[in-house]
Amino acid sequence: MTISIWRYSHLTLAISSSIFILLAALTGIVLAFEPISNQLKPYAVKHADALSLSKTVENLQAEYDEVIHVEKDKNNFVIASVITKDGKNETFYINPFTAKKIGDIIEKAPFFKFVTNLHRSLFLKSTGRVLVGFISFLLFLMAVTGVFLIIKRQGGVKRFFSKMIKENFNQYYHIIIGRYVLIPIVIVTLSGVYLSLEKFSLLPSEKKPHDINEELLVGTPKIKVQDFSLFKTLTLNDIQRVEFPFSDAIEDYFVLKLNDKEWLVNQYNGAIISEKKQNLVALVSSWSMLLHTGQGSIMWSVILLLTCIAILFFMFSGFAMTLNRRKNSIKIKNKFSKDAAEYIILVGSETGSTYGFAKALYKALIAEGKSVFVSELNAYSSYKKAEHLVVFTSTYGDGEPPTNAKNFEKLVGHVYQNKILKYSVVGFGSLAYKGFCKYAIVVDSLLQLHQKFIPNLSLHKINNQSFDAFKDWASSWSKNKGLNLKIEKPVNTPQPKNSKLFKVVSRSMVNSDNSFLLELELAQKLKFNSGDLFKVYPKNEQRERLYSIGKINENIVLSIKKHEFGVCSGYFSKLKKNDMVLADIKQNKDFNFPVNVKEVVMISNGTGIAPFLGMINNQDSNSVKSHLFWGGRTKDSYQIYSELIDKAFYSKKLSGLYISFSKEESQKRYVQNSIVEKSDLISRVLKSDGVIMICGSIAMQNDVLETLESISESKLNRPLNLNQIKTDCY
Ligand SMILES: Cc1cc2nc3c(=O)[nH]c(=O)nc-3n(C[C@H](O)[C@H](O)[C@H](O)COP(=O)(O)O)c2cc1C
Repeated sequence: MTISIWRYSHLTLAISSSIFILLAALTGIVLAFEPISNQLKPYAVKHADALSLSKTVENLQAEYDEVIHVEKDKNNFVIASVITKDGKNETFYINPFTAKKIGDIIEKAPFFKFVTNLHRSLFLKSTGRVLVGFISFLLFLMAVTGVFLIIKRQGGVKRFFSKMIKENFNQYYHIIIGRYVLIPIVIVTLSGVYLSLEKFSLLPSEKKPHDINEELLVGTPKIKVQDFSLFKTLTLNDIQRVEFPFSDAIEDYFVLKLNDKEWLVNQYNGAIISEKKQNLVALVSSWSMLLHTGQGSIMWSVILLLTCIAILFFMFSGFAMTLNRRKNSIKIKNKFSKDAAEYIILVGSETGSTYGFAKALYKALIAEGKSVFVSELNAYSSYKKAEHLVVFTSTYGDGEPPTNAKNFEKLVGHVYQNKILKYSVVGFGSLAYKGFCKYAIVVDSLLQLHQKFIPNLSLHKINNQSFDAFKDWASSWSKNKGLNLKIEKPVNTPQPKNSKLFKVVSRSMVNSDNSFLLELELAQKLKFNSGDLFKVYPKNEQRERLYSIGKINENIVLSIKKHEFGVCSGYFSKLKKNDMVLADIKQNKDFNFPVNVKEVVMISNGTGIAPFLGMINNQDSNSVKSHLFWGGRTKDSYQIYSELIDKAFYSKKLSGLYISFSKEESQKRYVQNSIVEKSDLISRVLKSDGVIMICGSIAMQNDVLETLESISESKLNRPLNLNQIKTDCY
């Protein structure tokens, strides 16, 4: 069964019951405070549960003229109904050790009465109760469908609680919190349904009368009540309520309500004259009441309170995810039919973001006067005039297709194409998953085997919807087609609200690689770490530029490559000492220096070294062993970094430095060549739960990951554990 069936059921249930669930959760939050505030009242007497019934009765009989009943309320406070020495009939809380009154019975506050009515029946009496019971059941079904969604998403029951990858705040916490409040939600909903069914007498009731053993209704031997052996063995913990006999007649007896049964007890000798076990329905209903309301337990009331708050969060995050998905997946209105278009773009997308990229390509091609048709992979068909096919697809699970692509494999084998098409496949995925872009690899190989398709470009993989990586592909693809496409970023990024001023401390010369170092000072106090991102909005542009930060002596160090037409890099390359820059810092916790590890390997090429320049100069030299791999073009490329690296090396903050030059006559090697040479070091770090950080170009990242994978396979006999890899590549 696909993930979307569970998602649609989950969503349909949520939409159909949202208003009622909102009301139930809000009123539930208020009602959770009632048992909490009751429990905090000073009527609980320490160790009262351990007091014997005989002692309690003795104390009561000494204090009052007559005792009518004693009981424990839902908060476990002891209540006595008595005739006092001055002849008044009163009911109040007592201290069972002295039998003295300690307070008046708590009356339900009118506000709580109002909210309880709203929660139970929405002021609609019986109709409302049926409705609330039904909604409770829907919420239970939502919890069940949610469980299946998590299982599907996590890739199996066994991985239900395993670590999740944080791709999006709402999605991440919807699942994380969902896993924790699942059990309370199931309890609250099922108990709610049960209480509703009970109210409508829909449950079997078994009201059996007592079967009194007449032979035991005798007045001898006459024993004092406090000496009844039964009363001596029972404590207040065992008792819910004791009704005292009305008169001295032998037919009047004590009625003892225990937690699971009721006893009638001879008032003269303490013999049990009848026993009635509590039936299952009554037992379940008393538990349902306790579990649904939280009465008697502050801890459970707090859990119920948190559960109601979590339900509100689920509503918010669930709808936010749905809106986002819908926004992303707004289908493209094709100007051309499938048989009239020269370019066909087929999309495989689960949550819609890949459509954004398809739209960008569609718009750029239309602007160039091309005929284009966009559709989903499931709608693969024959295309009369098509010359070019582009497939954009995401991956889910272990190489599984997104929902709208699951029929493609079958269709591609059956549908006849009358012309040969040149194709290119772009995979959208995340390096955080084991099978990076695995479904795109499947599609690419299906097309390779097909007689009617010839490849244009090799498969291109894009991590975390990187627009820059997409632009790289689009530029190679359009060059290949002889086009000059202007690709716009799918979603506009808003202008920054919280821009801050940064002062230029120094800027290095631009080296032969067109790279330079920029050091900035903060004009105001701001907490940040190496690996966080420096966020700049170039003038007249909506799209932000992000640079990885190195933090050295509280200053920001950026390593920037000047591009020929780069607005931002051009601006930075002209900055002088004391110039001011307007920008912001974006936290990037996933790429901060790891804590609680013994060894860290940092791998970078080109300007990707910036965060590592900060990390090697900041971290405590004794606690973590750091090794730096860096790849550049020539020796000259290295000069701008050498001072900061030497400083770290000589102060023993850096344990190993491995540099490779790809364009130097004496050694033409890439960073991955040095990694292979140091495979013992890499395998040791992997084995000892160390962390490998990668920063630089996507191409370098892909090659490095392949190298690390083969080291892990050959030296440790296991696949590379991606939880040990942190990346920040562009
Ligand atoms: C539950 C889940 C599973 C994923 N599994 C993979 C995977 O196995 N391999 C991969 O490369 N990406 C995986 N991804 C990442 C998505 O493919 C990636 O975020 C993609 O850009 C989403 O595109 P879409 O919004 O068009 O579906 C997964 C994402 C999620 C939420």
